[in-house]
Amino acid sequence: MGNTVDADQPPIASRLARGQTADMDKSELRPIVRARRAAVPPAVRASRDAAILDHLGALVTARMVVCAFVPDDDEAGGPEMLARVADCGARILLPVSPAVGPLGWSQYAGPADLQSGRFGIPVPSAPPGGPETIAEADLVLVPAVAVDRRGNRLGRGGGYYDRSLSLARPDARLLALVDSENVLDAVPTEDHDRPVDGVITEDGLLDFGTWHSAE
Ligand SMILES: Nc1nc2c(c(=O)[nH]1)N(C=O)[C@@H](CNc1ccc(C(=O)N[C@@H](CCC(=O)O)C(=O)O)cc1)CN2
Ligand SMILES: Nc1ncnc2c1ncn2[C@@H]1O[C@H](COP(=O)(O)OP(=O)(O)OP(=O)(O)O)[C@@H](O)[C@H]1O
Repeated sequence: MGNTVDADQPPIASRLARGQTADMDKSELRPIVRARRAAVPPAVRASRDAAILDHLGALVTARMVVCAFVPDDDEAGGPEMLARVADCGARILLPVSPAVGPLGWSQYAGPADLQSGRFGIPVPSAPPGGPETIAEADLVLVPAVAVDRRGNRLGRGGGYYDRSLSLARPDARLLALVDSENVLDAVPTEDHDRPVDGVITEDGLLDFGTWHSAE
């Protein structure tokens, strides 16, 4: 029941602190982790984002097609993320959310070309390619609220990436971006979740060893 307090369960915040998060509902965990990120002072956030972008920049090459996203204030990576990936010379695809189902993808053509899309998320002006466009990607940067040490990810709750990542090539590298404090021991999973191959935090790349390039 929504408002019933279960005497056997410690409060959510202390379960989070103790890593007892595997059996929590995603909808229970999501707002707590998001509030924690929102409480980080802007200057600290900016320095974490700068470190994350340095680690990301070291991985991206001009030959890559990168599925990226436009981070908002709540999300690791920060406002310079697309510029950094573009500076590496990669071709960038951005997600376009339909009402339901997998994401469409449009090519990024610079900040001036972005317009407000569903949920107020910026999208390129060109009409998106279909969900299968994600198969062009060598690297998929996946937004996440939290990730666990097996690569399970907690997103914003639209189920968009869950439905989209199954269409990525098997040799595409899937990397989430989160602050290190949001790498948890466990996040709740469902059968349809495709784990990421690694996570970039301000401390560097945490690689789960699951990615195998086609070369
Ligand atoms: N920057 C960014 N772009 C992205 C995503 C993302 O997570 N980050 N997406 C990743 O999929 C897609 C958009 N997904 C979204 C999913 C849910 C909500 C949303 O408004 N959720 C409600 C809470 C829903 C719930 O808790 O049940 C909210 O935030 O109030 C917004 C966008 C595509 N683009
Ligand atoms: N492939 C799928 N097939 C059917 N239902 C799905 C699929 N993926 C997700 N869902 C459903 O969509 C809803 C949201 O999923 P979930 O909470 O995992 O989203 P999320 O991964 O946090 O969000 P996002 O991927 O948008 O960042 C859930 O009810 C989930 O069961």
